[in-house]
Amino acid sequence: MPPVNRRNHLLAIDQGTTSSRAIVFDARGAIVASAQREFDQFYPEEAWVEHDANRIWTDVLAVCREAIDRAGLSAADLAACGITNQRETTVIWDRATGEPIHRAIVWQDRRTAERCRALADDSTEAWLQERTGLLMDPYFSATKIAWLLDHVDGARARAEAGELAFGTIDAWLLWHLTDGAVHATDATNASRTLLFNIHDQRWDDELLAFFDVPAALLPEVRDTASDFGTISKDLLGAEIPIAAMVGDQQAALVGQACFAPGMAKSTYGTGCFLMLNVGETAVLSRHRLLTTVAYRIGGRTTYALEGSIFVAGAAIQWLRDALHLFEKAEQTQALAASIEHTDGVYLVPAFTGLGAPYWDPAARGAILGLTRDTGIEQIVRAALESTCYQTRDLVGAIGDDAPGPRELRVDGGMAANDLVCGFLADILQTPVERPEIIETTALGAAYLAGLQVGLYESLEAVGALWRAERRFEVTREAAEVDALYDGWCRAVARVRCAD
Ligand SMILES: Nc1ncnc2c1ncn2[C@@H]1O[C@H](COP(=O)(O)OP(=O)(O)O)[C@@H](O)[C@H]1O
Ligand SMILES: O=P(O)(O)OC[C@H](O)CO
Repeated sequence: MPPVNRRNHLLAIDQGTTSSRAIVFDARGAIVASAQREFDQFYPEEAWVEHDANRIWTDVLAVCREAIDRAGLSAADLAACGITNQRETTVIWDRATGEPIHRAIVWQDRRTAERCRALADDSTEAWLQERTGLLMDPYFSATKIAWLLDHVDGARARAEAGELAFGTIDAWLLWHLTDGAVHATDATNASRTLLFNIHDQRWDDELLAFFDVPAALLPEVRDTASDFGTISKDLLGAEIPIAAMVGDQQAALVGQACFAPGMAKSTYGTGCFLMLNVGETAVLSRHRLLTTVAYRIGGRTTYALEGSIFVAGAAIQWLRDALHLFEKAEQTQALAASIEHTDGVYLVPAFTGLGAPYWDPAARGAILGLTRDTGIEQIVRAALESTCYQTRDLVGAIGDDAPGPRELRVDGGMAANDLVCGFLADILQTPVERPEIIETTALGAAYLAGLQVGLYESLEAVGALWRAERRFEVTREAAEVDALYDGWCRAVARVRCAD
């Protein structure tokens, strides 16, 4: 056997909403070792969500050390590091001390909903969509930044004087990993702020003025795969080049090797994020889906359309934790497979309203079509199927904006469920592929870092590494699944509040 080239390993930092992880990959994209830490969520008021940015930083450092240790490697063996992160979450810190001025405001936080309503009208929404690809919504960073500047004593004056720095989590980690030497972000993360013009790829002065955000706060925006500096020697024992930063859903698109227009991935965790590569021209949605930067490499930008479902795996958690129908999420597959169909039962998991393409925040969930024969199996199956029906809603909306996918690559915890993947293929009338490496987010960050330092020649070379663990073919006729989907549409109509 040829000797293992120790210098060919890659470190991926995957900083998510509930946990921070580090994974060491070999050059073929196989996992060598990993480490993970969960951290506290803070809910200071109804619909507010905060994170302790310092805790995120110390956890990230700890999991990097653990993962490298478990891999039996030292930092000197790592060719590069890639960072992927929960997007939109907003941190502002003091440039002199590196201390945050407040806890991070998380992407889920709705405290600026009123502010967004006050700023929004039809022409503003159209203007924002045209420049940023996004919608006026508290989800994105701009109104979170303004909130911090207006609610932390003296922050606005200090920001204008250049004393403070803003970053999404990627930039916050980069600052600390480089000992305060680099204040930068990448184009995917910048494209989630509402301050970034996705066409000319720069911070937009008119957007900054509109949201009242001083330019002095902002990081430099670099390519997704580029030189972001090096991890300071003091931290891990040797310098490691930081060669990629990328938002987590975009990282999954890369980890799933969706590099050609028309390729799509869907990540099924608590919620679901579907992303379609649309190529090098931004496509604006007619269904209020998001247009976002998929990646920027060598100065060339690839765009994506993105749609999200608020509740996917969360419906399974609800059946488990609130209704106590089973103990483990994995049991749902056997329960659902023990019957052929739900007998007309539909579960619409609109616990927090309906997202794309309905956009009905006041809608609430329902289980419809109950009879005396309905049991746990029908309800569980209906919950699993609801994720597939919602995906068809999204694919239908996306298909109206751009050519839809010929197959769908899936990942995330719920994609482990064969029944979900099979039903999804039938409902979409499109084959569904599940990859061998399910950690697509971290893998995408590692691939981009490897590309930047020359471990891979091109995206095509990365694409050649992608392998399906299983492909789910379409097994039912369109007419049969259309009838099922019609039933779903009627169920959704019953719970909707908005027209
Ligand atoms: N075999 C399964 N069948 C159905 N749902 C599952 C299965 N395994 C996990 N889940 C669901 O997937 C979610 C966890 O996926 P994960 O990707 O870890 O989510 P997140 O990153 O959002 O925390 C949970 O909501 C869980 O209920
Ligand atoms: O951390 P996750 O996986 O829940 O992803 C969060 C998204 O990036 C929010 O836009």
